[in-house]
Amino acid sequence: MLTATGITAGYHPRRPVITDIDLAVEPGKTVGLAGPSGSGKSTLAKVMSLLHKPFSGTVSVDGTVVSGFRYRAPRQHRIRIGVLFQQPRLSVDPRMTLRQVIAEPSRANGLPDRADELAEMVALTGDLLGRRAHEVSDGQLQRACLARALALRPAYLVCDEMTTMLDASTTAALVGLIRGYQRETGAGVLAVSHDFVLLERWADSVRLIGS
Ligand SMILES: Nc1ncnc2c1ncn2[C@@H]1O[C@H](COP(=O)(O)OP(=O)(O)OP(=O)(O)O)[C@@H](O)[C@H]1O
Repeated sequence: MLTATGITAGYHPRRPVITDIDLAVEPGKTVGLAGPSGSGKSTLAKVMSLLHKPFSGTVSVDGTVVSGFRYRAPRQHRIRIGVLFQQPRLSVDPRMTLRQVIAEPSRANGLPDRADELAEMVALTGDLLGRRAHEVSDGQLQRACLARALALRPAYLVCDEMTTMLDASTTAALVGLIRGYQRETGAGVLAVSHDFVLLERWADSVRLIGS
């Protein structure tokens, strides 16, 4: 289970954007996180991805409270959580080919290259793998980012508004791919979106914050 307990977080200690929030993501389940713009959904998602340090509260991964955030997050916890962001172009070096994007986590962790297998999993065909990020569509790049997020077989996947830039059919395809990964591995998913209709269809339960 990926658990947030009593999380108060934000960007200025005197003005937290979320206060005393509890949230748990069970293995195999999808929890939707909804709320108006500015309510702190992304902030909570970043805390639960260990990318942002809360002012107070704890995050636990499979029963162990994590001891640090960002570069202080222990590797064994960090690699259990895959993250997919809203704007793939901001999270990818445009000079990299999609193959390099997908291979990066394995390379950085000294593991065998699974780029072909991962590309197949997200339905990116051969010729696209050789193209650079600036030569593919947002949807194709987001598929590569999904493959990158799944490269180390995370037990949890945090998707922060991952479909905002995409059309309905690409959104449905990505959700289908994530469901397939969940069926195969029993991963838990935290899906952040301001699109309540999408979350009702996608998630097993939806948590509303800030309204
Ligand atoms: N890096 C940052 N530095 C300072 N303030 C920030 C930062 N990131 C977000 N904020 C502020 O924190 C508040 C919550 O932002 P957050 O992105 O978590 O909300 P959200 O619910 O995800 O919003 P949206 O649906 O618009 O993405 C907002 O007022 C935002 O302006």
